[in-house]
Amino acid sequence: MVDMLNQSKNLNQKNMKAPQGQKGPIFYCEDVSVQFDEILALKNVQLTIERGEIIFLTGASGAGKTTLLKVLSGLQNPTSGKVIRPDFFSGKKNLFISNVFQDLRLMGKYTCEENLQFAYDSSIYASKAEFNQDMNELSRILGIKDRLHLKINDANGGLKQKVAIIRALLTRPDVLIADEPTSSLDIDNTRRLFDVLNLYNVKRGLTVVWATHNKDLIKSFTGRIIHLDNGRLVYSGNACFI
Ligand SMILES: Nc1ncnc2c1ncn2[C@@H]1O[C@H](COP(=O)(O)OP(=O)(O)OP(=O)(O)O)[C@@H](O)[C@H]1O
Repeated sequence: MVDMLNQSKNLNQKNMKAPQGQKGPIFYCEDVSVQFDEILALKNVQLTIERGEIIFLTGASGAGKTTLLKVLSGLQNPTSGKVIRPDFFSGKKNLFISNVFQDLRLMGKYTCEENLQFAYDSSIYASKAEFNQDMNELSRILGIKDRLHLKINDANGGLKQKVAIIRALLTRPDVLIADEPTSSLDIDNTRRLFDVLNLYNVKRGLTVVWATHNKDLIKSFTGRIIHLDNGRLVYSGNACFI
């Protein structure tokens, strides 16, 4: 995993591809609107996301980022329009989406390691040893191995965010949907985390949709940015044009 991480750091996002045989759209949003009482949180959003893409979702506070992430995850129904996830209907394999929302949904009375262990699924891993290897490797790469014994209630915001992301990756999802997952991390830690997501993108074809306000991260990103303004999707394209 470490060698792959080093390789992935040097990869240009434009050249990243999902593994062969795993291409094609993973989400279509057709004219999606979401209304909360008098607030129109999303307005006629048209969007296609391809399998294996890494996308940053940007926009001011209240622009509709969380609402769009929830719509993609199936946690929020559109008021009008529809979201199509072709893999749900392929009959071959269900699409597995893992979410990291701002509240992180960790269990405070349990340690960081215990929270990670809850991600173990014997139908995904050949053995518990293989799961533990992944858990230890991710914890080491993200610099939290010596703090795994801490209770979540005693952990700082950065540690909690790392645990939440590692837990999401340990479920080996097809798609990671993350809402401001690095708001408590400095730029070095944020880049390290981004390197790990690149690794999973290259290694497992992970699709990532990541809402962020982090301008430093966006500056060095050459993949696709989706920008929302007041519920409207106003830009979808290369970061350098925004
Ligand atoms: N459950 C809800 N009930 C009522 N209004 C809501 C609800 N969820 C979101 N909104 C409103 O919809 C709009 C978009 O909210 P959303 O949380 O999607 O924005 P955001 O871009 O994620 O903001 P932030 O960056 O602050 O998290 C806001 O005006 C918000 O107040």
